[in-house]
Formats: sequence, structure tokens, C-alpha cells
Amino acid sequence: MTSFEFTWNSNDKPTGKVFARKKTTGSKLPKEKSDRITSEAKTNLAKTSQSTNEIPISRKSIQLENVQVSDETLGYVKRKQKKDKLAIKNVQIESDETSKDVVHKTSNTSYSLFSMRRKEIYVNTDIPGKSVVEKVFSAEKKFSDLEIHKYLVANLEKSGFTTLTKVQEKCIPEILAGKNVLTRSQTGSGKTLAYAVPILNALQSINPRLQRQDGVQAIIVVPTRELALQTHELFGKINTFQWIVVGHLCGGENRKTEKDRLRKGVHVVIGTPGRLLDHISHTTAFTTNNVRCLVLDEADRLLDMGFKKDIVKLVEELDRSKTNAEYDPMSLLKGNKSKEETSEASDEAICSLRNPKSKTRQTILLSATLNKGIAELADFTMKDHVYVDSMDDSYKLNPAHMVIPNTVKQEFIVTYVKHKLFTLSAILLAKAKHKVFVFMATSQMVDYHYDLFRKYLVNMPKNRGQMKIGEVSLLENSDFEDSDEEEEVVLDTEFFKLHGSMDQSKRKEVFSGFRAAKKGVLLCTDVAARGVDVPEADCIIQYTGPQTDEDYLHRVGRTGRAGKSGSALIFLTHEEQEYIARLQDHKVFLKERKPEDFLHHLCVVMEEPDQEKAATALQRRYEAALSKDKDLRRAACFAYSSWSRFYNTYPTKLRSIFNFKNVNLGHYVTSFALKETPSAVAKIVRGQLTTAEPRRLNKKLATHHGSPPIHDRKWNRQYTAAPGGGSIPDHVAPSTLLLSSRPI
Ligand SMILES: Nc1ncnc2c1ncn2[C@@H]1O[C@H](COP(=O)(O)OP(=O)(O)OP(=O)(O)O)[C@@H](O)[C@H]1O
Repeated sequence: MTSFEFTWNSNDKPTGKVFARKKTTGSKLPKEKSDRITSEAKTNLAKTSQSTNEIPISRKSIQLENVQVSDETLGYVKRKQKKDKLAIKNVQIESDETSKDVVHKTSNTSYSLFSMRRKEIYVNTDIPGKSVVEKVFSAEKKFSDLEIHKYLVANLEKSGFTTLTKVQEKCIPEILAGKNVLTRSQTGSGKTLAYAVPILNALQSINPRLQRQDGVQAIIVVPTRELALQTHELFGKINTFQWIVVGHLCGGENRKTEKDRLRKGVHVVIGTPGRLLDHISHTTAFTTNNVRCLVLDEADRLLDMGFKKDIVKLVEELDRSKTNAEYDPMSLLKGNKSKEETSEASDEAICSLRNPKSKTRQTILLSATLNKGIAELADFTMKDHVYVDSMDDSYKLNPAHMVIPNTVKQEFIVTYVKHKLFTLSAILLAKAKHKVFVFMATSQMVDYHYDLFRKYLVNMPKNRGQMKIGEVSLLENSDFEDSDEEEEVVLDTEFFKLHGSMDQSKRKEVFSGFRAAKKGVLLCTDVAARGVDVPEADCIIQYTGPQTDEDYLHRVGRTGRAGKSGSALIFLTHEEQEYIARLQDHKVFLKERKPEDFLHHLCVVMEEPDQEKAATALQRRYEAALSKDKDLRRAACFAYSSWSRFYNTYPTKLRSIFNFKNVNLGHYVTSFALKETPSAVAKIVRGQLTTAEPRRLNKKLATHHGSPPIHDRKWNRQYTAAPGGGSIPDHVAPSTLLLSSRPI
């Protein structure tokens, strides 16, 4: 018998040693012995990696030391080394998971939520770099220092506005001087007051006083109805001049009521582009020849939402009515100045708000981001504008860099797709005392999660903690749902939802309800991403990634307003983590949060000390709810389907990160608490299937790259003709293809 020794060569790290005995004949070791080698190797290595608390990935291959062995023996040893290496790898994975205390280890429950191939988070968050910081408030200037009416100052101060923000300090004097202005300033920096104050001041100074029949003097264009309402409210708050009438026009409102309002006379009209154009074209009482000021607020958003055409039409309409008003045949006959001369003369004095007699229109464009589109819009809508940037004059802002309030703590969380739903639930439990925005991709997603959380997260059965048999929690059993257990509130917060498919009165109600609430969760689409001002909102969650980088900025910008603090968290999957690097290129740096920072909240509400079991139990609860509640299941199917449509039409710039080809659709179905296969969900959405198919997931179904089946071909044609291109996967329901390409 010869004895020899394996040594794990691990760069000065403590070594685990494995001993084996071998017959001189060179025959293979008996099975028990070779098993022992493997198990000893495992044990020693597990001990080593536990003691060093390191992942021994860099360990070199096993080497023989000080041993004379025959070729045969060497062959055996090499085979053994290979086998042991494999064993080591397995131990490494296990020890890695235990030592790092991660959640994603193989669960001993039969449910597979936690048994999956381990994926790494490789994005580097430690790269040196500074985010761009923009001050919000001006150090010295107050509203009382401006040349504006003292009553206006008094009212501003009464409303809590004393010190000027940077953008107000720089912008208001320029607008008061009658100049066309293009302004860039970060979200929540007070751009609305930057134009509202000079407009009201100019209108109050008109002598003799404005009368109702003088018609519209200023038009303010905003991208969403909520923003129109909010801006109207702000004007109402600071307007002390009773004779100046401010009104709003926006889609979804009663046209007739708006017409009546216009007929009575309105001086400042705030509205969304479509409805404004509609009234300009069809309401005779809406005369635009006296319009002396046009404001395009959230200009980047107006362009993003595809309002460019409407704006062009609106501007042309305003120009035409001005020209018609200037056309005076009598004065031409009398040998007065020609029309060109007249307009040249008035162009010289660009002081339309300051000088009531001026015939030129003053234009103000405001945005939180700058791009080529905005520059073109500025060129089209105004002549000789001044550019106002609220960044310190000494700093030259690179347009590629995004400026986000530095009072916002920005974080990201990388989750497995299957874990998304319960991780979001855990975060909502953690943020129960906060005012939270949760951004989702589509209206259907918002509807579904709103119902799911309100019914099955807010309340839990009272005796859920005791309902266990041995290791298995009854919460994981769908029968549990049928019991008439008493329920208790575990999440003491109010849920709201907001998206573009809701009717206007409901949107209004929700928006004011959420603004007034002390705490709450607003599940919403990007309809709430721009301009919406909910001052106490202190947490932003992006459950689905943004479609553009500007969307990221505007979503985050719903918190940290006017110098207040807030936090923002974006959900990413392992496949999407590259987005962090992309944000770093924009000088936006995010810190990492781990799922386990939140999952312990599930232990509390599920009365289950084991995190994995608690998470699994909640997922099971949701799934059981869907089996019982057909409407909810249908909503889940539509939500999933609309998500897949959304994800498959990411703009080119982000498509390599949010790549439909990389997603495991089976896992995504789970993230909607559905037990069906992706194809079955698509069929349910098509209405071809009324009962659920048992779940049959295989790799092919899960990561589908093949061409769609024949019955989908006509949908395929329809789809490829739609904006965004690409071919329709089997799992995308045709009905969702009819949604707008930007379903907000
Ligand atoms: N001078 C000021 N002092 C204190 N608070 C102010 C001042 N000006 C504005 N605010 C407050 O700041 C918040 C943000 O204002 P506003 O909505 O006008 O910002 P914004 O720059 O238009 O943001 P966004 O780009 O997101 O639309 C509001 O709650 C507003 O009341």
C-alpha cells in the first residue's frame, strides 16, 4: 500500500487536505472509498471556506506532492481530481450561499422559487465619479426683491414662498423684461412659479384693467391632465387679482362646460395640446389674436409623448391669428407702414407681456432635460431667445449628464424575475409609513397589482402563523384560501392607482386623494412621471425599467422636490443590471440594496421565521388567490400580456439592456403569480381558453426565440406593421398589440 497526499494549492490560503489509500495494483478504489474522498473533500473544503469566509473560486487544480506514482496510478488520480473538483464546485456553491447569507439557496420545500441557477451581480458600483449637483435655492434673493406687485409678493409669502429658487431668480427678470426664454432646470426646482409670477404680474399691470371680453392673454401647454390641474391650482393659490381669470382645458373634461367657460372669458388658459387645439379650431369664443404669451411647460415630455405635431399646429394657429389681427387694409391705404415694417418694428421690441400694445408673442419653454428636439422646438417657436440654466454659471453642463436633486438617495435592487412580486410586496411593507410612487409599465399592470395588493397583501388571515404541519406552511396550500378565516390588516396604508386609461373624473379624484393623503402607495404608469408635484412623496419605486433615460430622471424627480429629501429604488433583473453602468455614463450613481434588506418584513407578516418560506408562502397566497378569483386571474393574464408587449418594444437605445430575447417568459409569468405557461396566458388573453392549463414549463417555452406558430401569423403581420417593429412572440396576446406603442 502506498499513501499519497492531495494538497489544495490556494495561494497562501489555509489548505484542506484529503488523504486516500490506493492499492499498488493500480486498480480502482472501492466505491465507498472514492465516495469518502469526495465527501472528505467536501467537508474539508466547506470548513475551509467557512473559516476563511471566502468563495474559493480561484483555487488551482489539485496537485500531487512528494509522491512517486505509476502512470496508471496517475491516470486514476487525475480522474479522481476531476471528480473531486466537481464535488468541490458543488460545495462551493453551497458554502458560498451559506457564508454570504444570501436568500437564493436551494429551498428544502418542494416549491422551486429559490432553486435556480445562481446569477452574479457584476456591475461595479464603486467607480469614481461625481454626480452633477445643482443648487435649488438662491442664497440671497427673495420674491420681495423682484419688481413685482406688492400684493403678489404678500400672497406668495402667505403661501410659503419667500426665497427664490435658482431658476426663479434667473428666469423671472428675463420674462419680466419681455424676452423669449428657454429654461433648463432640474425637477422640483420651481419652474412653474418661474413663469406664473411674471405672467400674473404683467396681466395685473395692464391699464385699463383687463375685462373678460379681452379674451385669452396667455396659453400654457402641459403634457398631462394632472399637470394642467396642478398648474391651475397653483395659479389659483397665488393670484390675488380677482379680475384675472385662469381656466384649464384638458381631455376627458366636458367640452360644453369648457366652451361655456371660454365664452364667459378667460385670460390664462392651461391645457393639454390636443384639447387646446380642439377648442382653437371649434370654439368661436376662443379667440387667440390677443394671446401675448405662450408657455410650453415640460417641453421634453411634450415631445416624448408625440405632441410635436399638435404644438406646431398650435403655434401656426397663433401666428395666423396674430397676422390677421395685424392686417389692417385701411392703414395700408392711408400709406401707413407696410405689414413687414410693422412686424419688424414690433420684433425689435420683444416685450409682449411688459408692453400690452405689443403685437409679438412672448414664448417661454421649460424643461428638465435638454436635447436636440428641444433645441429644434425652441427654434421653431421663438425668435432670439435667451437661454437660462439654473446651474451655477461657472459650471458648463454637459448635455449628456443628467441632473437629479442631490437630496434623493438613489438605489437599485437586482432580483430574480420569479422573486419580483414578493420583493415588491416586502418593500411596500417596509415603506408602510411613507408616500410612495410605484411606476409600472402598463395600465393593465397597474390595475392588476392594485387589486392584488389591496385584496391579498393588505389583509392576512388571523391565524396564519399556526397553520403549519411540520415544515410545510398551510399558507402555501391553496385550500387555505377557501377557509373562512378572519382577517387582520397587516399593511396599514392606502393604495391608489393612476393611468391613462382611467376616466377623467376618477383620475382627478385619485390625484387629489393621493396629494392630500398623509401616507399611501400610488401605483402608476408614466402618466404620473412628469411635472406631478406631490410634495410629501418620499419614495419612488420603479418596478419596471424606464423606456428612456429621461423617464428615469422624471420618475425619480417626483421626490426630493424643492430641496426636500427622498429615496428612489429601481428594480432590475440580472440581465438588466447593465443599466446601472448606463446611468453612470450620465453621471448618475446608484447604490445597491439587497432583497434580504426587505424580505424580513415578510417573516413578520407571514408569521414565518424563515425568509424563503415566508416569501414562498406569500407567492403561494397570491397564486391561490388567482385560482379562486377568476377576474383577478384574467387581469393578471392581461397584465402579463401587456408587459410582454411593452418589453418587446423598447426603444433601440435601451433594447440591448432591456432585451426581450434574454427574458425567461416562464419566470415572468410567475412574477404575475400566474401558474399557466406563457403560451396559455396568451391564449387566455385571446379568449380561446376558458380554463387554466396545468403548468408545463420547459426551456423552449420559457425562452422562446422561434418563429410564431401558424395561427399567429396574421397577428405577426399586424404587429410588424406597428411602430417598434420586431416579430411577435407566441406569448404576446394580439389584443395587446392594438394598444398604443407607448401605453401610459
Ligand atoms: N420659492 C419657493 N420656495 C419654496 N418652495 C417652492 C418655491 N418654488 C416652488 N416651490 C415648490 O417646489 C415644488 C416644485 O415646484 P414645481 O412643480 O414648479 O417644480 P418643477 O421644476 O416644475 O418640477 P418638474 O420639472 O418635476 O415639473 C412645489 O411643491 C412648489 O410648491
